[in-house]
Amino acid sequence: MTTTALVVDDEVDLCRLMQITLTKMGIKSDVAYTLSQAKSYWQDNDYDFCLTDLKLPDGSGLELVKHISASSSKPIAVITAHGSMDLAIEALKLGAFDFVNKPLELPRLRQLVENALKVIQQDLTAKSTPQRSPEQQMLDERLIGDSAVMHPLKNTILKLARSQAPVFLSGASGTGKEVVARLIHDLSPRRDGSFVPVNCGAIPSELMESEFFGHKKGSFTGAVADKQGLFQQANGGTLFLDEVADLPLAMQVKLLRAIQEKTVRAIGDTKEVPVDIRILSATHKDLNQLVQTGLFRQDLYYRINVIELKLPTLNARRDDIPVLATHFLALIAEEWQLESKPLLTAEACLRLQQHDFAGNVRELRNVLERAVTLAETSTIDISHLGLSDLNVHQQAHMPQKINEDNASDSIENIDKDDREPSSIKSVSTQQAKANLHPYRTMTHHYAAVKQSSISGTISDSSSSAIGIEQQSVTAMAERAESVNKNANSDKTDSVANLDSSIDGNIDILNSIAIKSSVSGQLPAQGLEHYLQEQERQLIITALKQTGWNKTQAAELLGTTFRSLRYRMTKLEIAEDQAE
Ligand SMILES: Nc1ncnc2c1ncn2[C@@H]1O[C@H](COP(=O)(O)OP(=O)(O)OP(=O)(O)O)[C@@H](O)[C@H]1O
Repeated sequence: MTTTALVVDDEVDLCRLMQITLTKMGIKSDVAYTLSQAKSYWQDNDYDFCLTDLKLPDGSGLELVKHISASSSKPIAVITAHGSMDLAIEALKLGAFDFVNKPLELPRLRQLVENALKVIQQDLTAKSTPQRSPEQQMLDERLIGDSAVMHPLKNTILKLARSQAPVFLSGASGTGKEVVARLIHDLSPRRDGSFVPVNCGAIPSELMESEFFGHKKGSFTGAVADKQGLFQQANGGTLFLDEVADLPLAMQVKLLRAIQEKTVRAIGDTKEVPVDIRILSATHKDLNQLVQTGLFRQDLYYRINVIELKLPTLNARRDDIPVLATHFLALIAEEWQLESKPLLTAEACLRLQQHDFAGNVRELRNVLERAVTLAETSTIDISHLGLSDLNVHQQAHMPQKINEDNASDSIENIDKDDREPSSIKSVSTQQAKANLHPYRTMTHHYAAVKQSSISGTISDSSSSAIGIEQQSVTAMAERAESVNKNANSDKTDSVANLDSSIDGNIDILNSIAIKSSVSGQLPAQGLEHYLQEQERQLIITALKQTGWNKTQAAELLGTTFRSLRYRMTKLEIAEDQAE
């Protein structure tokens, strides 16, 4: 079946050029020169998509965007005069799926049309699929939740995936902003390109420009080879600017320019390179407030926040907790290679629904990981959750009814004895530690490994794997031990001791770096390489300490999960390095 398009512009030559381009791509097209003509052609014909100028003799192309988006889901793209970014943004907000600037650049036009063709193809597949479309299936499998707030959210995600508009994902930490960003990419016409997530808060400011835009060999000390930046890595795909609020102001200017011009210039390069990327961004901070206080540029905010998608907290969708819990328990069973899937008792499920999840879905997963670790069998009861007693206020907000499917699911395979206690008990740390069971087969127990001394681990992971001079390692171990001793005399909590010993080690590493430079012993491969090796070593140490649990390791290192994951990728620390 031939694809058909409506081209709307009052410039005859431009229409001709567009028609030739479309014909070469196998698309039949009609031309309308005015807004009223366009409306009437669209009414009388079944076009697959529309390409319209914004400035028409009898009105604005924005009106056509509104008209078409109100009655159909067919893609409509707009042509804007160079520099009229405000109108392009307005069109995207009204439902245009993309825009192209005048003077028309044919490669860009072809790219836009190709994206439109992918959206059309996706719609055809959806129509020919009797039940749920593949897109809907992917969404339901990866974004768990069926509560009232999730339905409109999922519909919006499906719509946004078709568009090329920049989307800003807001919402508290752990609500699933990255999950949604990945979905928008994987459901979009860009899905064959790369999804490149970048934690803006995790990149040292002096390396930011090189990370984003790349560098040429020799452009600065340490630039030993040409390096491609994140923008180029995301070319043809999606760049996800996570924790975008943490971008330093100087970098915000450079980023804005790259986003607007759709070109980047690597450090040390003389030429600009065009890039075709879609920008998604997220932060748990109040970006609007940061704009008010001058910490975030208004123009960049306006550019990345064309469409805002706010993710609900887990407390706002407690009905989803049973299904999320079932999902995570299945994941844990698979990842930890458990013999049988852990199941929640009905009481435990209810207790989870009453908990105040400040950390949202991520916290739920953590609670379940801990519970599976503590459980003696595959049955997870309230006592394994380690949640504190409910106060009167929380009890008053108990859900009336939990999802019955999940409740019955959760109580299968449970002995009578297991169901008996319905009173809510809190698990003290001591009790939790004593309650260890080898149910969790593939990983070390967190509470147990946390107590081991960091200095020993540093010694055994260092010289062979990391290649640090033995002298430094020994010095580090000795200093770490003394830091530990000092810390032990002040504090009794083992976690606090470990945290401080890690801080201590970071200090030690810094002081070693400073010392060696003061005494003239500079690292052979340069400071950057040296510091990266130290960073790598500390991360591996923390990961070992926690049985390669990234969330716990991030906690130990006093950083965020996201930042740790970013650093692991950057330093090429693979999961399979776990022994
Ligand atoms: N609806 C969901 N369905 C399945 N898993 C989810 C959902 N929401 C969040 N998760 C899981 O919760 C964890 C946190 O999600 P994610 O990293 O996307 O949150 P975030 O909002 O980006 O957090 P932060 O602001 O801290 O970066 C991940 O393990 C993710 O897979």
